[in-house]
Amino acid sequence: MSSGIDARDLTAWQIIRKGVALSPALRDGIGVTLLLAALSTVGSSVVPIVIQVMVDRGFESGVDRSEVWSYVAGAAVIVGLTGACAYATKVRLFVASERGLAQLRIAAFRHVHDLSMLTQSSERRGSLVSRVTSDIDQVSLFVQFTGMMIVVSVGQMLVATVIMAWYSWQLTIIVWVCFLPLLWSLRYFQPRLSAAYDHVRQTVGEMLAVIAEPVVGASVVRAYNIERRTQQRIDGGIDTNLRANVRAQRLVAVTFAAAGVAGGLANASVIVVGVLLGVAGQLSMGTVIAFAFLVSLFVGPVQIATQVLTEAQNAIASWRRVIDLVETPADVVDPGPSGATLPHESLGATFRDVQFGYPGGSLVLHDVDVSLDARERIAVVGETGSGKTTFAKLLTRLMDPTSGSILVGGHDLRTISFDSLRRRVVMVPQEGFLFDATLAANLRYGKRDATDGELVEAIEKLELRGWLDTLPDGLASEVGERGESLSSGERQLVALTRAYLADPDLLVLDEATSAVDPQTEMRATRALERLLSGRTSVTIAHRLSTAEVADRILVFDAGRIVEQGDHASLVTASGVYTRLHASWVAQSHLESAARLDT
Ligand SMILES: Nc1ncnc2c1ncn2[C@@H]1O[C@H](COP(=O)(O)OP(=O)(O)OP(=O)(O)O)[C@@H](O)[C@H]1O
Repeated sequence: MSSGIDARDLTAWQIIRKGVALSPALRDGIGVTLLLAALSTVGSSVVPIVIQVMVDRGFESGVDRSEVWSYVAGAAVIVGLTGACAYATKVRLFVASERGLAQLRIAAFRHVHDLSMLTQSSERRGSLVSRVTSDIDQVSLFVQFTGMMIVVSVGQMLVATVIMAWYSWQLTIIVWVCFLPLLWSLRYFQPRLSAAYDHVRQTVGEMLAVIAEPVVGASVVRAYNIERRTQQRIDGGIDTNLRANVRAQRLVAVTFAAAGVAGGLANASVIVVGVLLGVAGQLSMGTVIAFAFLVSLFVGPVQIATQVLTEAQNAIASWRRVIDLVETPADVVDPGPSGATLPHESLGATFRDVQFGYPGGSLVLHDVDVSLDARERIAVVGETGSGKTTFAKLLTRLMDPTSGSILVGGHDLRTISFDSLRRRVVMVPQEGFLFDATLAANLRYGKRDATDGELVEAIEKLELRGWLDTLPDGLASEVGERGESLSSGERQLVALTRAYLADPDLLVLDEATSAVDPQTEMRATRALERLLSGRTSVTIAHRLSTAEVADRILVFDAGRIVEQGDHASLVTASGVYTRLHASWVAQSHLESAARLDT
């Protein structure tokens, strides 16, 4: 991520340690789990030992049926206990990993919300989503399966080695000699696999981003007939991911095949040398047969370990990306409960020498030095790109100034707890986001515990009862995904009612620009009037009428406040506002002429 601590520089081991520290539940009862895993590993070597003992006793002193049965019964009990240990290991691992990864998911999701608008827009959202979903799933697979397979496999290899060495050190050396080139070659393959899987995880994030974008912007894609171009981008994303996967899997296949070759070689060598040693009287027949089983007890885990070791690279790449996300410092930090709280009274605000630049860009706000009085109605105007929205985002602390400070109610914004700030200072965006739920549920985003009675009362206070009565199911009307069952004007009415329910003391509004029918326009104007009454308000004004009724107008030009005053004084000052006003007037004449024509 752009501003994160670079987790890319950490080794796999450091990533695992950091990952476990972020999910402490992973460690819960790990001692017992490892003990159970060790018991099941040791238990699995009992069968070759029983075979060796029974074969040798049979050849030495004939078959004693009752002894055979007691061995078989003993082996069956041990195999049963081994199975029970393996089951308990799996369940304990599953529970601990689910708990641990739930902690990681919560930390990652919370952190995505803590990251300021800046980080979120510089990092595409699809990619963020992939970190908290598919990347964590990969880690989950590793913790539940791959990681334990590696531990169990290495354990089995060691147990098999000890038993083999106990039977015959010569054959044990032969087995290891067959595998040493493979283990040595892993030093060559591991860094390449790690890089290949890092690339795979990155392409998954990019693929999700290009797929998610046109889904969210489906209407634009259709309206501008850019389906084919969009499809090409999606195909490109999928293709890049496919190629990255194929490349990584080729490397996996090489290591897997090499382990198979080494296994075959070890088996053949053990049989040949074992028979020669047996003929020379140095090994019993039972030992040679038991060795054949022990070699497979050794080869199986080696093959599994080399394969899961490569899968582990995929998981480590994912873990690295999640850690990178969680450790990205939030640049807009909530001072938390120890922060200042704002009183429930009309609030003033002061900008002191504020400058602001987006990351990597030059300053877009310069020397903003202005005080807004309590209960004052401010209109912010200016050409497009002059810095109005940036000013509003700073006032609501969606971002912090690059230099200078902003005070609300006498407190520096950075010292006010988010909980208090979000209650007392509310921003109403141009297009309020509506969730796919009922009108009532959407309004309750303004006041969580509001009763239906309170919702209706708020609607009536804003003189919107007439509108509510036109909806088929009143408060229970479904608004559709993103509110698409409502007109854009109606969505504005919902946004205004929501803000009224929140009952803030400082309201920052980005006035809607979309044209709505005259009746909804009238309703919105009346509702806005009620909403603003008695509160401090800052409105990014796109309409002449809004600027005309404001107590004060701030005129922005190229990131500076170049004029301020009321409409009457500014309109005759022959400055930026006079020009803006003239173009507004011309535009509204054109609009009324067009309306008359239709
Ligand atoms: N997320 C961003 N990253 C980089 N630059 C940005 C970003 N948002 C805005 N800008 C730049 O900052 C400057 C001020 O933008 P801002 O959105 O504040 O203007 P505005 O007056 O609100 O414009 P409009 O009326 O079109 O909304 C512009 O030059 C714009 O290109």
